Amino acid sequence: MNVSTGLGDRHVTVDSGLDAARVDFTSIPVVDLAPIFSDDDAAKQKLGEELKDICTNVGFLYVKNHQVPDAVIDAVFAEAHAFFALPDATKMQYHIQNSKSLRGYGKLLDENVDPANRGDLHESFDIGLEIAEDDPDYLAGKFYGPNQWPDASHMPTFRANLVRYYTHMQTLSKYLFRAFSLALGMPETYFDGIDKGKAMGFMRILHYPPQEDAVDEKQMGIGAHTDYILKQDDKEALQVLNSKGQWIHAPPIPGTFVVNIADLLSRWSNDKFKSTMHRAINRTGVARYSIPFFYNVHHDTPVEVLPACLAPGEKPKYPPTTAGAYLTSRFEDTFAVYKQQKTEASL
Ligand SMILES: O=C(O)CCC(=O)C(=O)O
Ligand SMILES: [Fe+2]
Repeated sequence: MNVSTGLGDRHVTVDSGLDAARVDFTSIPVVDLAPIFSDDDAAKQKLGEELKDICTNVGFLYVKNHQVPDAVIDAVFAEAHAFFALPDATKMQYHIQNSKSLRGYGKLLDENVDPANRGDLHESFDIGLEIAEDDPDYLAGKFYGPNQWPDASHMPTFRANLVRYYTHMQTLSKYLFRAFSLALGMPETYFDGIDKGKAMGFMRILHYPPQEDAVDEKQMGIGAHTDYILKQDDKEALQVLNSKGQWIHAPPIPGTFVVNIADLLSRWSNDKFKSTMHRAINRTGVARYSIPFFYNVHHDTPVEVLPACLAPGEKPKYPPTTAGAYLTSRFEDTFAVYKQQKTEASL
């Protein structure tokens, strides 16, 4: 099949419909992040080498010893259960249609990450950095904005719990980027401060209703795409495409996050680091929840291939872009609501 991503069309061979190969899932490696939080330079270098190997060959990993307390994660899952159980009319008060930067509630099928599909079978609620209505970057149409928050009368702790998780993810991302810098042969702090305190990153809570009988290849929890740091609940649904074109299960492993290299690192590294295709299909018979976090940098950050990633004489595969231009093009492809808003704004 042909799969479109922000990196262009790719042809992938997928043999058996929606099934993922039952290969040993340890083929998606688990990495111990402890060294990057320590002062042990030798252990950090070793971690960088391990990551280099994984990023080059797999592009997908689990991380453990990430320093995010279980209580922070559990609180967000509890909020997700409560929020998605609200009446549809209440959730629709916070619909992404009300936001210029996709903050808020997305109902089933609002999103379609794989253009070959017919809409994704999940509900979502998205937040980003809290940016004021009169912020010049927001007024200039950059991917910033105020969040929409459910009324405290029905969701009293939602905001505080999501913001706390978001803050932990920003910190974890900073340390992950330190490890990725070492893996790319750059100084450890190369990416420090790249978001200039105004990161476009966002987090979501997702609810996948069970998808059993009427499962077809054009409709699933989330279609094939690339992008993060993901916390799954205990229900298996995530699948990852390996280099042989086989879908491999990525089951939940307690105490870990799933990390995908994502497209910007792939571009920075001239594709030496792989942004790996994945999808989710909930066939467990019960609801599944997950919490993706998409680290991002400042809207205006230039994104061009890092010199350290080019061999002598090697040409960059991608023209320079900015993080903002890249992100908004991805969202226009994925969210009909966003594309419509952008089209109306340019008329
Ligand atoms: O819920 C999952 O397991 C995958 C979510 C995902 O890939 C995404 O939100 O980009
Ligand atoms: Fe994803």
